Amino acid sequence: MRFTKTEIPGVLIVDPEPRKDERGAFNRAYCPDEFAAAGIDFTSTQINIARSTHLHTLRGMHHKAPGMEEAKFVRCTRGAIFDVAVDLRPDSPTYRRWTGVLLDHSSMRGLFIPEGCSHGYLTLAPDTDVLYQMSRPFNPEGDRGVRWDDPAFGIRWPAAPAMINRRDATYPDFEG
Ligand SMILES: Cc1cn([C@H]2C[C@H](O)[C@@H](COP(=O)(O)OP(=O)(O)O[C@H]3O[C@@H](C)C(=O)[C@@H](O)[C@H]3O)O2)c(=O)[nH]c1=O
Repeated sequence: MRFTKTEIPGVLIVDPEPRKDERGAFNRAYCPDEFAAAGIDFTSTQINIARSTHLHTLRGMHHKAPGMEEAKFVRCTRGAIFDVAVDLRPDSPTYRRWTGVLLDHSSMRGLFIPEGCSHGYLTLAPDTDVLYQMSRPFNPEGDRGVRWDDPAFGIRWPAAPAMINRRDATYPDFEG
């Protein structure tokens, strides 16, 4: 696995290193030893798969309440997404800045998002599957969110959402 830094400290692009032969290719989807060797403190617990039916479905931006933060490792296993992390760590040099990465099933590229960042994505194809590993089991009590179009962040999405749920569309303006 190859780890590449983004402009947000701790948000990393993770590319597979395929071993190709006449049958196709073999890739590691996740390896705790390689994560540890790259200096990433991440142990996977729950693994989720979200299926989005419609083109330009937006999910996010989601994070957890202070003290309940979680890290996640995201991959698109069918279709394509524009995957976004917003830095909500007040002591970070990139506080309130965002980064966006194209993830699709053919590249098998992943994005690692550390604790303290908000995460969301826009699907770029119908019938898109997103598989992500979490550092903590599901606990909805800590759920928090910021709005995809909040001017505090100015995220440049490749398209406006055609499908978004009420919760995600109505988070109040960020105050931080
Ligand atoms: C996230 C999650 C949801 N659920 C349930 C709750 C609800 O009934 C249904 C759908 O949940 P949500 O609407 O929160 O799903 P979704 O909007 O897809 O939530 C996800 O969005 C992306 C952007 C993330 O970063 C994830 O961490 C997660 O917050 O699934 C679980 O049972 N376990 C889980 O781990």
